[in-house]
Amino acid sequence: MSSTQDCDYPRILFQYNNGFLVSKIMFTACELGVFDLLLESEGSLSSDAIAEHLGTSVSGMERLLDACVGLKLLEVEMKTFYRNTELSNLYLAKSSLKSQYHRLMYYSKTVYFCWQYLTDAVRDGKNQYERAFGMSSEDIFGAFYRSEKEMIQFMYSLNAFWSICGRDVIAAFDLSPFTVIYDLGGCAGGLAQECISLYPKSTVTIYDLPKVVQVAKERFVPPEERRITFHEGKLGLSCVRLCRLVQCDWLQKSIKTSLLNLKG
Ligand SMILES: C[S@@+](CC[C@H](N)C(=O)[O-])C[C@H]1O[C@@H](n2cnc3c(N)ncnc32)[C@H](O)[C@@H]1O
Repeated sequence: MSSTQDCDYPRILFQYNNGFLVSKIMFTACELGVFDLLLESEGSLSSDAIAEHLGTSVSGMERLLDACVGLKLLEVEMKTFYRNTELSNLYLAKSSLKSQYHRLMYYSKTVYFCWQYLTDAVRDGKNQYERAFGMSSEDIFGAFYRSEKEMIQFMYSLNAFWSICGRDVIAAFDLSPFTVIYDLGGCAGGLAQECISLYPKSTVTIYDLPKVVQVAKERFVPPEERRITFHEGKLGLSCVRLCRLVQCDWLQKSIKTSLLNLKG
């Protein structure tokens, strides 16, 4: 139940109301390269210098930087010189090993865009890829992979996530008795990498769509890493359902029905 204090001053409603502004400020600073520039400069820079380097207006950049200071993504000295916080150096600059840059860009370009259609999604009871991207709502990965650039971004974004959480997920189960592991829908191999790191005697075969496998080999898994191999193909719909590759987007009822159909 809400307290009288909440009703007199609805702080929580103001926070929810402005929540998307916070996300968009962070996405914009990432997209313009603010955190990368400040990491490279190894110190602080004035807003004028940042605007000049990044080719933006001075007034727009100054406002963006001050908003980032308010969000504790940057620090400011003498109201003029800006520098990254430890958090930004570690997670928002592109070159950091734990960088979440690609994940944030995926959220900014795809997820943020789709959520504009949440009202329609609730009305229709289905995803809105058709409205958002002109792609069939049945073909979720067609929407994610609508261009090679978007596909690569999606792959980087998954790996960014696993660079933080992968170890805990893999360690949550004792996989030591299994030395030959098959990762269905293994994508860029973020989990496979964590798996061979925790279980050095294991080998992992990543199964995924041919174009995903091709990019994973070219960009994500070094050829000298012999413990990770690939198998390209396209699973039929019933297999995809069984493997829960895409069921995160499905209704619970459809999942149960598809499993029962497969069982029967
Ligand atoms: C939600 S992503 C998960 C990726 C990976 N397991 C991870 O967590 O990093 C689902 C993966 O399934 C793959 N996929 C989707 N449909 C497929 C199909 N019909 N056959 C094979 N792979 C498919 C996608 O390319 C994508 O890599």
